[in-house]
Amino acid sequence: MTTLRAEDVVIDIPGRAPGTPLSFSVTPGEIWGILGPNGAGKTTLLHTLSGLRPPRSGDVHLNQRSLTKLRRRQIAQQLAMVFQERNDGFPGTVLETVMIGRHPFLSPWDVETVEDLDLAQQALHEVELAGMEHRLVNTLSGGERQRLAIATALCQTPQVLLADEPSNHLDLHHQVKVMDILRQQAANGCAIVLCLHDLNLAARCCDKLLLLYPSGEACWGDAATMLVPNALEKLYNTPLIAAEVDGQPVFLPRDINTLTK
Ligand SMILES: Nc1ncnc2c1ncn2[C@@H]1O[C@H](COP(=O)(O)OP(=O)(O)OP(=O)(O)O)[C@@H](O)[C@H]1O
Repeated sequence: MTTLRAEDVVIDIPGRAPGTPLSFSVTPGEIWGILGPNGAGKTTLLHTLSGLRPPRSGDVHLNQRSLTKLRRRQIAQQLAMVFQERNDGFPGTVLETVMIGRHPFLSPWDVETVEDLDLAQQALHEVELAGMEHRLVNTLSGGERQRLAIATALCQTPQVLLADEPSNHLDLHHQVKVMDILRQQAANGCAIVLCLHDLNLAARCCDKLLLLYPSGEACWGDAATMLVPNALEKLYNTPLIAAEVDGQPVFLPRDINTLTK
């Protein structure tokens, strides 16, 4: 079981004041959501938490060890990342791509074992891509490509899973499916951090939320205490309608209603 800990982290966005230093722990079984408008720094924060980008100041720890003291391979044996953008310049097949999740566990000249293949097929099955193993990645639809990225992260059997807008390109069925998969991962002890634009998914899926403002200010805490309409309206600079459906908070932008009248 691995805990991801940010200690006084200031993300490095050129030209921006430091804002609020971020100190929090994502413990096994927790799902954190990062909310904020375009350009607030959500992706930069996620990349900083994964060690792909150094913080301006502060430190990130996996359990008790600073990411700066770990080799990339050691990090990848514990932490998986689903990127917002992906580069398929030299596209492989679906199976070759999902198998990338096993690379941190293989030596350079090792070939994948039957167990690796089983993990890959299980991950493809979970995201409903079974049967597409031999398709070239550049023939997939946007939603299929997104599900393959999630399957690749699952195939990595991560203790910590970071995902940048995991519901991107997904239809409603697959949004629910992916959120169920993430909840199941959390139930199995994974520590999860998601960047999300969908407040309603955040309300249903996340235990903790971090609100990141373009100024660099931030606040975080239990999801129920962070989903306050006033705070969210300030965050997105947009008036909201808040309601409760089936005991869950639901948010809609108020301006859409104004336009239809
Ligand atoms: N290398 C860079 N040089 C200058 N500015 C950068 C650089 N990288 C990122 N930025 C800026 O940092 C800010 C934060 O970017 P980031 O991608 O983290 O935002 P985000 O909250 O994920 O946005 P979105 O919701 O649009 O995905 C943006 O204004 C971006 O233009």
